[in-house]
Amino acid sequence: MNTIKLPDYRLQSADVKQRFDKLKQRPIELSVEGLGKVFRGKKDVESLRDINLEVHNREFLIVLGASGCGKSTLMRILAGFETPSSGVAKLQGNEIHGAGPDRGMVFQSYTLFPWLTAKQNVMFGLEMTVGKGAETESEALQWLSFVGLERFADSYPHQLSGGMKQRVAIARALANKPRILLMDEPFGALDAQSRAQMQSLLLQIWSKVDITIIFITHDLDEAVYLSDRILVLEPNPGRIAELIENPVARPRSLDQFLQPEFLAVKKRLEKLIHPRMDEEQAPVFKMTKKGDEVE
Ligand SMILES: Nc1ncnc2c1ncn2[C@@H]1O[C@H](COP(=O)(O)OP(=O)(O)OP(=O)(O)O)[C@@H](O)[C@H]1O
Repeated sequence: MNTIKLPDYRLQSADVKQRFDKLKQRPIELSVEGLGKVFRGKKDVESLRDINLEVHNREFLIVLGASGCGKSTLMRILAGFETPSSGVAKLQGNEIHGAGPDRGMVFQSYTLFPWLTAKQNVMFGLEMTVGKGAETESEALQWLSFVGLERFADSYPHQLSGGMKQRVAIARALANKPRILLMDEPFGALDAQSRAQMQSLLLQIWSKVDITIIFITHDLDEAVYLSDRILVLEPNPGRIAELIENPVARPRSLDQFLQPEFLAVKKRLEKLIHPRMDEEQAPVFKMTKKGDEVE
């Protein structure tokens, strides 16, 4: 069988190298130093070990890894919902202690208040930081129009599709003008078409707002399509396996999915996340009868 020879994902053209040199010269928005997390219990679980990372201003960082490698634990520490067992996480040089308006969050499960309209959901956060009033309402409407949902301002979450709910969640998170958007599998529950639309919309939003994004996904195409860099974690305990500088050019488009650079990064991710099971170790249960025409 003929297979296409892909370029080495580590070989950077002068353009790509320049792009990442520039990225790394930008101010550091978030830093993680020697971060570890052990959940104490009957049996201790070491969820993260010695994570070191610097995320730069306006970077789009994807976090990827097999189930249980500590992606959500890392995100919860950055959000301030968990405290690390060792090491430190800093936002603009200040140690993270608890949640704060400098971090916006969007999760996979729709977290809108079902008894509030789309507009009221966006206003909710604003009322806590800015206060109630006509200004708050007009600002909420601006954010809804920014994500293309002005017409649905008075709709309740149950009247919106999954993609629309996530657009409201993004508008609500951005309305508080955070420094960082933390997204934990935000499109994981969407059908393939809505997911693709949301990915493109997120890239458009990111190009217009001064925001750094940290985004967890299991989807390799999504990782390559969205990222500047991809942090790959490995499990037991959760450690950094590799930090990949994505060579695929920006602006991104769906045509790039079949480009050699795109496929090369995807192939590398596949290798890191699903190491080929040694055939001898692979469990084989024969469920067919003798004479069945199966391979
Ligand atoms: N509150 C907790 N108490 C005990 N163990 C926990 C807790 N939260 C997470 N863990 C354990 O820490 C490890 C990492 O979990 P985490 O949810 O961060 O992984 P993940 O990479 O996000 O997984 P998935 O992709 O399945 O969501 C797992 O072994 C998990 O069981």
